[in-house]
Formats: sequence, C-alpha cells, structure tokens
Amino acid sequence: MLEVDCTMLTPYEVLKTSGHVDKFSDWMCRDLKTGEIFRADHLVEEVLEARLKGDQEARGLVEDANAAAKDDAEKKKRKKKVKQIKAVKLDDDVVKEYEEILAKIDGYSGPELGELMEKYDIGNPVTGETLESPRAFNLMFETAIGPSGQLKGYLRPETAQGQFLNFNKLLEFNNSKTPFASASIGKSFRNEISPRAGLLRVREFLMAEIEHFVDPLDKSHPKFNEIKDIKLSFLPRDVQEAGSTEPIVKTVGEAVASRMVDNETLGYFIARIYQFLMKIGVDESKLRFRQHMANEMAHYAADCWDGELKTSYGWIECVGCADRSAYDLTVHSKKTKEKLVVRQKLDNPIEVTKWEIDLTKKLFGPKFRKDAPKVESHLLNMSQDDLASKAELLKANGKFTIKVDGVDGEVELDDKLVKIEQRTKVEHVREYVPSVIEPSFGIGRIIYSVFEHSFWNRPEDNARSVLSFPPLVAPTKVLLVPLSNHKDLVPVTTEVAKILRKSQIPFKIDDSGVSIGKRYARNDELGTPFGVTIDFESAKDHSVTLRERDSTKQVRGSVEDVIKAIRDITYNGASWEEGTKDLTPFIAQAEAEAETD
Ligand SMILES: Nc1ncnc2c1ncn2[C@@H]1O[C@H](COP(=O)(O)OP(=O)(O)OP(=O)(O)O)[C@@H](O)[C@H]1O
Repeated sequence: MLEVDCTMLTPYEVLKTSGHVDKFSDWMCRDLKTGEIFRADHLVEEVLEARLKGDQEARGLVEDANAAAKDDAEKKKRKKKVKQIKAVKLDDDVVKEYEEILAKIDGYSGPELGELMEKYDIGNPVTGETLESPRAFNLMFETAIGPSGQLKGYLRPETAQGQFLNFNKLLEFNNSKTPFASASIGKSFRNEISPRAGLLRVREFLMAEIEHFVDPLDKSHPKFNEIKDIKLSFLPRDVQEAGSTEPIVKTVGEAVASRMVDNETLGYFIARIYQFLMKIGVDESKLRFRQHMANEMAHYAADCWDGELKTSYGWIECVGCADRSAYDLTVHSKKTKEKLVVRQKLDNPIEVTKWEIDLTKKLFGPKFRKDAPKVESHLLNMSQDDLASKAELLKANGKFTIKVDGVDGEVELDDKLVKIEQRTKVEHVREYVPSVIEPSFGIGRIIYSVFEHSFWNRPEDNARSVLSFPPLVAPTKVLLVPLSNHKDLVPVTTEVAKILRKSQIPFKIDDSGVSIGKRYARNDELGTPFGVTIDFESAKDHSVTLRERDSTKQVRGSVEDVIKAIRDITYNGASWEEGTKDLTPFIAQAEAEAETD
C-alpha cells in the first residue's frame, strides 16, 4: 500500500468531473420566520424519535420521557432541538409507521423527506412553524485559486480524488499490475448544514482513506481465507427496507457466499476494519455494519457498508467501505483524455468484437470549422453502448445528432462523415479500468467512540473512573511512582526512568506527595495501563512492582523483566497472564490499603 499526500485545494474541473459539484449535497429546509436552517433527514428523525418517546410515557412505559433521556448529552441535544417531549399516546398504526420510517431514515430523497414532513406535520421542532420544502445544499467550500480570482476551486471533501489523479504513477510503482492500493491521511472539509455533537460532525476533519484497485472481473482477495471465519453484525439493505434494525450475525465468508456482501475484496476490507477497531479498543457489542440503501448511496458507489459505532448519540457512521466500481477513473479519463487503465498481457490471445468509428477527417474542417477538434474528440471517446445506438440510427436514417461540450446546439453527422462498424480482432493484451474498493475512516468519530467505549466506573467506588485504553493506544504506557519522597528512592527512580526512555516506552513520573492510591486513581482516569512502583526493596535489589490498571493486579520482578513484560503486552500482543508469567504475584499491604483509600 503506497501512502500519498495530495493537495487539499482542488481545482473546480476535478470535482466537477468526479460529480461532487453536481451531487455532493444534503437536504436542508429553512424556517422563513426565524431564518433557522435544519438538515431535513435529521429533523424528521429527531421529531419522530421524540414523538415515540412521548408515546412511551403516555403508555406508562417510562415515567418521564424528558427525564429518561439516556444521559446528559442526549438531554442537551433534546433541549436545543426538540423543546419538550409531550406525553401523547399515538395510534398503534402510527407507532409502526414511525418505526419503519426511522429504520430507513438514511434512504430518503429530498422530495420524499418533504412528503414525510407534510404528511406527519413536521415543522420547526421548537415553534412548530411550517418549513420550506427541502432543498439540495452542496457541502463543498468554494474558493478562488490565484490572484485573478478566475480559477475556481474547492477544499477537498474527501482525500480520494487526489489518489485517483495519481493513478498512473501509482500503477507504475506497482509494476503495472493490480491489485494494489494507495492510502492517504489528511484533512477534508464539508460545509455541514448543522455541525453538532462535538467531534462527530465537524466542518474540518481528519480522514484516512484507502483506495484498493482491483480487476473488475476478479474481485477475489488472496488473503480472504485468513478473515472469512470472523463473525460480524450485518444490517443489510432488505432488513432496513422491511422497517427493522435487527442485525444478522454471520461470518464474512457466509456474507460473501450468499452475495449479501458483493465480493471478497469488499468482505476482506470489512473484516479488516473490524480487526482494526477491535485493536484500538472499540466495544464489539457496539459495532455493526450497515449496508447503504439505494437512495443513500453516494453517486459513485456500487455497494457500500458503513461501520457504525453505538455511542450516547446513537449509532454513528465511523468508517465507510464502498465499492466505487470504475466510476472515478472512467470519468477522469474521459475528461482528461488520459488513459487510466491496466494492460494485462494475455497468455492466450482472445478474439474481441467491438464497435469502431472511422472519421472522414478531410470533411470535418470545412463543415465544423473551429469546433472540428471538439466534435472529433467527442466521437472518438464514445462508449460502446453509444456507438451501438448511433450505428443503428445511421443505418435507419443515414444520420444522427450529438451534443458536444462547448459547442452550441446539436451537431449532425451523416454517413459521409462517419462510419460505425462492429469489427472482430485478436487481442494479445487486455485493457481494463480497475474497480476501486475504498475503506474510509473518520478519525475524530473513531477516537470519540473509543473514549466512550473505554470509560467506566469502578463498581466499588462510583467516583473512581477508568479509561480502559488498550496499552497500544494509550498515550502514556507507564506511570512511574516512587512510594514516597524519601531520598533513598531517587537514584533507582532515575535509573528506571532512564531504562524506560532507552526502551522507547512512553512514561510519566508521578512523585507528588499524595497517597499512592490517589496517584494510581488519577492515572487510571487518564488511561495509563501500567504502574511501576518503586519502594525501599527496589533501592536494595532493583525489583519493582508492576500494576495493571483495569484489574489492579500486581506482580513483582526485576526492572528488566518488568519492562520486558510491558513491551510484550503493549507491542507484541501478549495478554497480562502471558506477559507476566515469569513475575511473582504481589500484594503489598500498604498499597492494598491505599488502593481502597
Ligand atoms: N462532518 C464530519 N465530521 C467528522 N467526520 C466526518 C464528517 N463527515 C464524514 N466524516 C467521516 O468520514 C467518513 C467517510 O465519509 P463519508 O462520505 O462516507 O461520510 P458520510 O456518509 O457523508 O457521513 P454522514 O452521513 O454522517 O454525513 C465517515 O465514516 C465519517 O467517519
């Protein structure tokens, strides 16, 4: 996988060609009285959810739906968005309809959202005022490049386009063969209609995207066997369309065999996304893969699954995994006239029948004058389907018309100017535009979810919180704590610090005067996985105690053995038991008391 770093500032032509200028939008509706703007799908979702909560209260299923908000974040969100939930009982049929709409809320088009707003009387959730019908709002930030202000540009809404523009270079680096992948980590910008919920929806965010280029006729993956038995929670399109949010648990192998997930490569990356999220501390029970519905799919996607994480804000899309087919390379190639293809030498030459067009060039100049090159280039870039249909018209009427970019009106061509024929040739090389499988990670959303999933309170003392970051992702791996400020402990503390520094293990010394229990507790809250304690024995024999954050278990051994255990657990995937098997279990009376202090 080749990492590339492309520009954020993107010329208009690139994003016009990729379809973003015309199609990268969300639906917004305006309150003409207050000037407030709402994102239509979020508005419908919030209002219907609030009505369902009110219904639950009226049925006596919750005591007070306003007070029953899951947590502070939800309360705050509700206060701002839906003033008060009213305890109103709904008809059973209406409850069912609302639930079905919510299950497929991501799949509605703008006009459909408008119909829902009208049908269910959804207006400004605070004042009840009727809103304007949903309008498409392009999410890209526009800018002018250069001093003349003539060259229009945008801040990139995704990192992908830069990778597609570099396709030929990437292909060359990969010996002109697929499969291969490129990756990019960088900022993307979207002019979100209503940014909210902290890091979850922001206008500038860090993205990490992989573009994996693969033969469209062979989307198998050489390492599929390694991941095929991983079991995942899938929420496929048909389940959502039936109004349900009940996931189906299957292995990736089964999901691909049944064609629920379109192909091996897409399945492979879904599984690798899962492995990555597990490694960094996501709670498995709060992860599902939801398939996009037909309407929801981006303009370029052939199939798409979102890795969604459950947080206090509900299920949040954190990683998208799309099969973008050959869309991007095809449109860029058509626009730039630069071939973006893989050439595969065939062991057995094949016969290929194709439509071909011949131009009687000497007639083009006199007939089309300055437009002749544009017309010629349009004709030479016509797809096989286009050629077939024009050949039919030529046969039937002796002429056909086309619309050419940059030429006014329609252009008419007759059988003196062009000849279109199907010809069979023997080919020794197969040329194809690769398909692209794209896992796209939103780093802010993932980090936020890891924080939520890692946070808990000790049952014995609710005030003591812990962030259970896996050692690999914890910013500080070790808290180095001398038992007291006694001068005898200083040299050995300095020495252990030196060894940790040399071993490149990030650590922090806490030699403050507070009790050791308090020092452990505040570092548990920062997510530091290990405590290395230095006591008077350490000064004599260089032994230290190693404490594990979540279980508070302690073991003892030489400085070297303890550091080896930390290294094995943090970087080599060993469990606590495996990593500390050569160390001695340890219960220090003073410390045990301090722990409960
Ligand atoms: N405004 C944003 N703020 C933070 N992260 C974002 C934002 N928009 C997208 N992302 C992240 O980038 C990833 C890939 O972008 P993608 O285009 O698939 O998102 P999207 O479907 O437009 O997201 P949403 O439907 O939530 O607007 C998402 O999975 C998400 O993690």
